[in-house]
Amino acid sequence: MTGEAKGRTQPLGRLRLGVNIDHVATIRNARGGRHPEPLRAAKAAAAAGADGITAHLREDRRHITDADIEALTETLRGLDLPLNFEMAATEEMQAIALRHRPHAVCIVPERREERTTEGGLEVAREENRLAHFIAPLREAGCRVSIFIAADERQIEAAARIGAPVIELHTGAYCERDHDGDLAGRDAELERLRRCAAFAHGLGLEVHAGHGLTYETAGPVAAFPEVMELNIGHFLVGEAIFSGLDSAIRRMRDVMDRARREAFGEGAA
Ligand SMILES: CC(=O)[C@@H](O)[C@H](O)COP(=O)(O)O
Ligand SMILES: NCC(=O)COP(=O)(O)O
Repeated sequence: MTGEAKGRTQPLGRLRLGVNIDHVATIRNARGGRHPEPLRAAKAAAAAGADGITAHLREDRRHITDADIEALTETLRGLDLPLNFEMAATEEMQAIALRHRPHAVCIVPERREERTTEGGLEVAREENRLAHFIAPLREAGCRVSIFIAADERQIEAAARIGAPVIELHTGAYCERDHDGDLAGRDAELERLRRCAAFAHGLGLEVHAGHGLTYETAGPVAAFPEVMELNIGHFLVGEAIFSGLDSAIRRMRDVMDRARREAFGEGAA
């Protein structure tokens, strides 16, 4: 489907790649040592062309730790590389974010028993609390995004609480691709496409992420409204075989090729 078919002839701008380094920390923590170091991965990602670094400080610190956030905050500013700090909507995380004042914060749901981020934030269920929660983060100059499922009701709620950005959870789309459920995959992709356009129509900046691979990132990159993809687990896995630099550069090429095919040579 070309940009014309979506009602837009051109994408909104250059599509950014945020590299999530959570699972570099997963490998490090497996032995309780200091190798591999997430900060080193962030620097390598920057050298490979990443537009930003994403790190999720979970309440249980299963991967990224407070010390990682400390080191990333200090170093990335010097590299002029934005840090997208993913966090749950808790007082503890709000205090940490206000202390570090990262370029961006992304509010994500968390359950200690989950293996990975399973769903999107239920914004519609707690609008008043979340509106008050994000206000000081925005006043501190952080770009606030809300990690939500592709659901118009959640998108409208995110706009109502004053979030300027949403990040669409691409996990359901990616899982169906992984499972070979191509009809289900295509239905989830259409849902994502519809929600990206809907969110843009409400004035929200649109990001997407979770589970994206070389195969699944391209169709999402072709959505004209999407401005940023956050990708981590797959890139860290691929780095085992081809190296982190190569994996990031290949993902960047996948994204740029998808944009060129959708919108013409000048679109990447
Ligand atoms: C919010 C999101 O989709 C990712 O940042 C994800 O949280 C990666 O970390 P986990 O694999 O621990 O969920
Ligand atoms: N918010 C999504 C993200 O940061 C990366 O998710 P994943 O690629 O590690 O699944």
